Amino acid sequence: MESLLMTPKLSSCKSSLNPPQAKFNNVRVIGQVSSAPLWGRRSRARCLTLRASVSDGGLSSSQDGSSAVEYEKEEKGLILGTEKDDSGAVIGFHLIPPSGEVKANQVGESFTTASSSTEEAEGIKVEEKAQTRVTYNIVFVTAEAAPYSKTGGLGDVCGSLPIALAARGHRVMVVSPRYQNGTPADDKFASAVDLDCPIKIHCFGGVQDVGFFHEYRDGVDWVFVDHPSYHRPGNPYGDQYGAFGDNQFRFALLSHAACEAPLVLPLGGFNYGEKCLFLVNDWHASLVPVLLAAKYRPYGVYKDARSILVIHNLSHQDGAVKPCSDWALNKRKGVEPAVTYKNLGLPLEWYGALEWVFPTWARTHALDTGQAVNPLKGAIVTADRILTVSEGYSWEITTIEGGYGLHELLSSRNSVLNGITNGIDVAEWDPSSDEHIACHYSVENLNDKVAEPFTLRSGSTHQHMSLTSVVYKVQVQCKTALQKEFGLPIRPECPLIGFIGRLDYQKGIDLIRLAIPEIMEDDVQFVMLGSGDPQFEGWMRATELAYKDKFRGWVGFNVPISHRITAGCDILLMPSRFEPCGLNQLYAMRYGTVPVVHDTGGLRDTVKNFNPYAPEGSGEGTGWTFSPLTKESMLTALRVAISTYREHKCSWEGLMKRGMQRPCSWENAAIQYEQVFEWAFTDPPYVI
Ligand SMILES: Nc1ncnc2c1ncn2[C@@H]1O[C@H](COP(=O)(O)OP(=O)(O)O[C@H]2O[C@H](CO)[C@@H](O)[C@H](O)[C@H]2O)[C@@H](O)[C@H]1O
Repeated sequence: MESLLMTPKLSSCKSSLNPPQAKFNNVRVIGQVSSAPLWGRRSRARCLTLRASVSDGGLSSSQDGSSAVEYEKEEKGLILGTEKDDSGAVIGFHLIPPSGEVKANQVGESFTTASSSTEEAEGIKVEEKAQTRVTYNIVFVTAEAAPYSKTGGLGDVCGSLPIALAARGHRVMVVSPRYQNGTPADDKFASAVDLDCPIKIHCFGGVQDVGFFHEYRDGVDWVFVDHPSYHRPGNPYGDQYGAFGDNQFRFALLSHAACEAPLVLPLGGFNYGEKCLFLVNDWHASLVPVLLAAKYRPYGVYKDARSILVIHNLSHQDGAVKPCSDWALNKRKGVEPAVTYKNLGLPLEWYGALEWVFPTWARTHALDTGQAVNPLKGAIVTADRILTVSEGYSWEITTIEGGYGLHELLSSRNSVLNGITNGIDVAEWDPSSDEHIACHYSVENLNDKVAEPFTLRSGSTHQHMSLTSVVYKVQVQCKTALQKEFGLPIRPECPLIGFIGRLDYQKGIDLIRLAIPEIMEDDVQFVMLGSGDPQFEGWMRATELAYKDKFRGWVGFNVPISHRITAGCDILLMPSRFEPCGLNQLYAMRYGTVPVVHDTGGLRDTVKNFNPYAPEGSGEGTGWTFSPLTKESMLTALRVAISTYREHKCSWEGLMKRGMQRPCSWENAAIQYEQVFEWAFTDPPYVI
């Protein structure tokens, strides 16, 4: 394991294990800094969100749960934090962020507090909007960006967050490959024009000619790296025969090209220049911070640049289910034999930064030394800061269970590791205007319908509505249209459960398979959309035959159908084994579809468990979270959800409404990203 931590220069390089010094110059400590972590990462009650303005150093905070940290700005601009317990008593003072102990940029539910004005509901204070902010030249580097390319959540995020940041005044470029697979999907790149600015990249024992295409849309420079290796049938990572054998080459090329783009591309007449901020996403882009440190900075280039590694899914770099040095398994995860290091276009002395040694038990045979190169590991040791897509996941990856062998390394960088919960594209995912769904509705429609007569069951703490009322009407057209499309009996009153996602280990598909016979005993319908592991695809087809009137499985990747399932179902099931953030539960809540999810990672951070005993019988929460990850526990949660749907209509409507009103725009997240950008530039580059 020691070798994981070895990297050249690290001993001599300046570490940012402490918070940004400039911020601390303005901070006066009053009282004693609490030695215990102020935010128990396991406890949502102690989770807190901190937002800070760049311009004046002012901090504003909001709290979630019983523990609070308050910030006061004194006349001289000094800032201090006090922590209070449930009763409001002060139990400690501390700095934000306290050295190495506390996440200064926590993402909790504090942004989600419902309020009357739209702006407040979005968690953005008017005063904050009025402030002048520092803007940055931002370069996203990613293997996919919707709508141009998408196989999952990475594409969604890199298609939306750049637009949100551009809207906040930043200059934003997204660099991703120009995939051409010979299908109509190629047309998505049709508006991108050839910049006629070819470059030569030295790697893999030769010189590669690479071109750039460009489209300026929604305030963002979408830059597509063009090379023959991106032109082939299949998705960005593979085809029906598995992962492409040259993925290491294809994404090394992307990283090299992305480093050149700000220097050579005259976008809008001016290049981005050296003082830019690279946001590198997952392993595919992970060579970027290493290249900045090893290839550029020794020659005085990019001395003022910074890089932030954004981890969407740590398991994609490793053997995931079965960590082992089986190269066929690891190809699509970026981990390749050590001998390939020489191909990457990096100085030999930087080998240690990428060096990865599989533990003995994970090696395939006695002579296997387990030596490999792992770009994601390289980014973890060289990036200026590290972000994950939810706060819960930022803790999970520092544990042995969630770290996939990188937990010690990630823990060693804990002081620069933060989590920011993803937002969603609220224009694309809007039930009041979604072009893919049968009828349009919104929370306002629901309010109108609430005006209809409803009955209260005497002696009950819950309000119960007549069966002819709200719930069956809302979404009912979407629901019956979905039943029709999938060939299910059209039964508006029957609970309809949905699943959307990759059919693999992460998504807990094996648990659904295990539980289906018992789920099908109930009077429910179940629809699934997904592709991935062929054994699960086959299982979906077989299950459809076994439960003709109750179960439908759509094998494939189909965005319009994913919208229709999201709108038409009553319940969305997500038994993910781990989930860095998860987007489908966010889409579901926005569409009034109630999520039932495993209590993990971003699912835990975003779905609030239903509490029917909330004050005044009003109920609270937006869905159900279950734990542990067992069939029994999942079935229990599902059954409670189903019976609530059937018997407690008013509670159900409350769940729908709270989910639909939950703030989820990217602007919320963008504000928190800006805080991390500020911290990244406050310290010198991590590896000079
Ligand atoms: N068969 C199908 N047809 C149509 N659409 C389909 C589909 N299968 C999946 N999708 C869509 O792909 C996206 C999947 O996003 P997720 O966040 O659930 O998972 P993913 O694991 O890919 O992303 C990783 O990155 C994201 C982004 O950071 C994290 O939220 C997540 O936890 C992490 O695992 C959603 O937009 C979903 O609707």
